[in-house]
Amino acid sequence: MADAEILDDEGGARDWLAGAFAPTDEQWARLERFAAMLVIENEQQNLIAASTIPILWVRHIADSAQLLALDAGGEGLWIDLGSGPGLPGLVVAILSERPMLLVESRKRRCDFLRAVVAELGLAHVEIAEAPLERVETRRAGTISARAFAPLDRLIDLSARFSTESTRWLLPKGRNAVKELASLPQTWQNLFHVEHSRTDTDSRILVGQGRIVPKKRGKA
Ligand SMILES: C[S@@+](CC[C@H](N)C(=O)[O-])C[C@H]1O[C@@H](n2cnc3c(N)ncnc32)[C@H](O)[C@@H]1O
Repeated sequence: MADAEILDDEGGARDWLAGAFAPTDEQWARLERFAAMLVIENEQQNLIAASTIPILWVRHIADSAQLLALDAGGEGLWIDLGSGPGLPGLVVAILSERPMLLVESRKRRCDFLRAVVAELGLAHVEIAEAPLERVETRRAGTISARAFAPLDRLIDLSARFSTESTRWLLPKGRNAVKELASLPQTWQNLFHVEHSRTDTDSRILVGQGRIVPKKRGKA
């Protein structure tokens, strides 16, 4: 995706979504409702930076949906780590039928996730209200995580959910390449770097494969 056009306005984001996913009327309505609920709830708890509300479709909706576009042919359970208000997990769940597990440790954020899931009727979404460290191990078809944790910690915490066919979709902003270079070589080898469609300088680490967690309790 090296030459992907950068989405820099709300109309462009919607046009890209239309071209990439051809959402049904129901999916558009769900995206609109989710966006509205996000803005309303942001008055009660800090879910997204206020400065991003005028560019919500670029910064959050398209930014999340681009991960689904990078997962063509993906199947099985999608696990979104540190989902917060459902970014990217709920956007993906609106645009696809993939079973989705949102992992989020904060109760208030989970209350919001449950409210959106109920209102939009997203029966294929589960919410794990717990620290990831306490979530039972399941086989992930895809693992996503946006602004969740430093890369080595993120991978170490989530490795037990991975199999040979697990896809990793990790938006990592401007330090993506540097963070990737700091990983053990065997982990690095599973990944390549894609350009973000929503920020010129941001990158997404895209990988496939099983990662063996680091051993614990040894010096
Ligand atoms: C910076 S926010 C990002 C939220 C969302 N992914 C986004 O991009 O807007 C990180 C989220 O991860 C959650 N979180 C942090 N550590 C966690 C853990 N160990 N297990 C589950 N959730 C965690 C936080 O509660 C928070 O909602």
